[in-house]
Amino acid sequence: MTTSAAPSMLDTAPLSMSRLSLLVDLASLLAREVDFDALLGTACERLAKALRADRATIWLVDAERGDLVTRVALLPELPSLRQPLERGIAGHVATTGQVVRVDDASRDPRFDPTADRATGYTTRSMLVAPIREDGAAPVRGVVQLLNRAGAPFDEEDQRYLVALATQLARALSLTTLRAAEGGGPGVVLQGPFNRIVGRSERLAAVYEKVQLAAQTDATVLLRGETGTGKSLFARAIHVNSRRQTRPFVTVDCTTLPAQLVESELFGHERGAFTGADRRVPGKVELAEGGTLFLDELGDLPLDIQGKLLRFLQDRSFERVGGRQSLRADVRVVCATHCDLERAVAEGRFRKDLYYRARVVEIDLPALRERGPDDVETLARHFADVYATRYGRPSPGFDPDALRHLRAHTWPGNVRELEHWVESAIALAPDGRISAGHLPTRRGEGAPPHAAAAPEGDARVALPLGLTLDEVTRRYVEAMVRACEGNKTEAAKRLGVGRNTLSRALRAKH
Ligand SMILES: Nc1ncnc2c1ncn2[C@@H]1O[C@H](COP(=O)(O)OP(=O)(O)OP(=O)(O)O)[C@@H](O)[C@H]1O
Repeated sequence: MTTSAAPSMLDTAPLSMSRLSLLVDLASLLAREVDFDALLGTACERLAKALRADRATIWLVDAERGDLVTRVALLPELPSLRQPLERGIAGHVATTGQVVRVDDASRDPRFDPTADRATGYTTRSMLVAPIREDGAAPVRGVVQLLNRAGAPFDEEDQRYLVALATQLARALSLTTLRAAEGGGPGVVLQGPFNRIVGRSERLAAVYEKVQLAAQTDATVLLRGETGTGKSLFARAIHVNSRRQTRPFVTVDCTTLPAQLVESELFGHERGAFTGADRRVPGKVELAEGGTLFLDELGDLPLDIQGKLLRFLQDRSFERVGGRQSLRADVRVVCATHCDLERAVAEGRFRKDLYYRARVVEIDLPALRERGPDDVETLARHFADVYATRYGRPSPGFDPDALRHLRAHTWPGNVRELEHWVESAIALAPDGRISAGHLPTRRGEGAPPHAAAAPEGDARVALPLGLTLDEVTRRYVEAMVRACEGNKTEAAKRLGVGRNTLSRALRAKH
């Protein structure tokens, strides 16, 4: 939370001077690329002073969790606050994008007294503005002023705050971009991209496309090997778009049996098939106003491809067993790991759907193409994440561990790296990761923690003469058995996603 108390003495300088100096200050702070928290802190402090408010607070939208969170805790009473997006006047401003000016909060039904109760503070007048670059841009957060000295906030205060909130929104976008490029101070709490790590050139090109695509409703096709972050970027597109406060709904085309895909996507009417005892809405309906993420598009059965094409063309569809043509306002993002051109050439994928899906095409680089520096940055990032999660001290890597990480070729990409680091953190109580905590390369013996692995000493006997698909299938089956049928665990131990695992299990005999 960035909350600031105004100076106790009434500001004697003309209001317009301090207002002007605040804008100038903000501009120069931005130019100097200061720490984002410092920027918000200063903005709050000066804002409170310029508008004679007793308090100023900045809330940011955490689109992934669907709530509002305060940025830096300067308020002495509370460390930080998080609240549902729809609660209170701040929530109202965040969801509607409208400025709210209130003379007496206790008489406004939208006012939520929870924070006042917790702090013993009494809110009277309020002025709350959305942080957004313009009327069409997504709301990034809200800036809230409380208890103006002398009289409630007026029209001029409101105009001024709106102008300032626009500047803050620009600062937020800029800082986000810098953080995404790895050049910034690692900022933007829950903001777009703050969970995406990597500063290689290959990734910078991806960030740029994601940013641009997010500003439109164009259908996006994300391509990349397993574990390269397709789901992560799909979500990044959603949380950076104007649809960010609406649902993000995923349909996994691989894990669904073919006969269920259609009803999963478009829903079904009562009596559509045996067991359909009630009408069930499909994922397109559930995603209304938001984004539908179609994972592993290449696995969509051919007979459903035509229906998806129609939906992409005019957003219309029918429920299974229904005759009524329905519509949904949904943005579609697709992902695939497979070679769609080949699938088209082999008649497994409709050419027209292929062109419809790839209006914007984003290729995610394999981790080995991103270079060892990105590997190291990601490793440090995951080490911090898992050290916090497992209550380990501040983590670090020995030089031999780093060498090992930097030299590996990462067939399972970022997911594989994440699992390696998670496991190393679990095995290193002092947070110090050495090469001994990492899996050894194939042929160099078992990883140090293999003894604790569920499969113990299990072996798979594979006769020569099998196809590679068959070898993979048998190996994966053995791992699933060793994990007592737990496919998520098996996928994790194999360093692949569940999708890849399901595909391997379905490989032809
Ligand atoms: N650049 C990144 N920064 C931080 N984490 C990342 C990055 N890329 C991927 N990850 C993490 O790696 C894991 C795998 O990513 P994700 O599930 O998005 O991959 P995917 O390409 O969709 O995989 P699959 O095709 O197997 O479904 C996730 O935990 C994700 O958060």
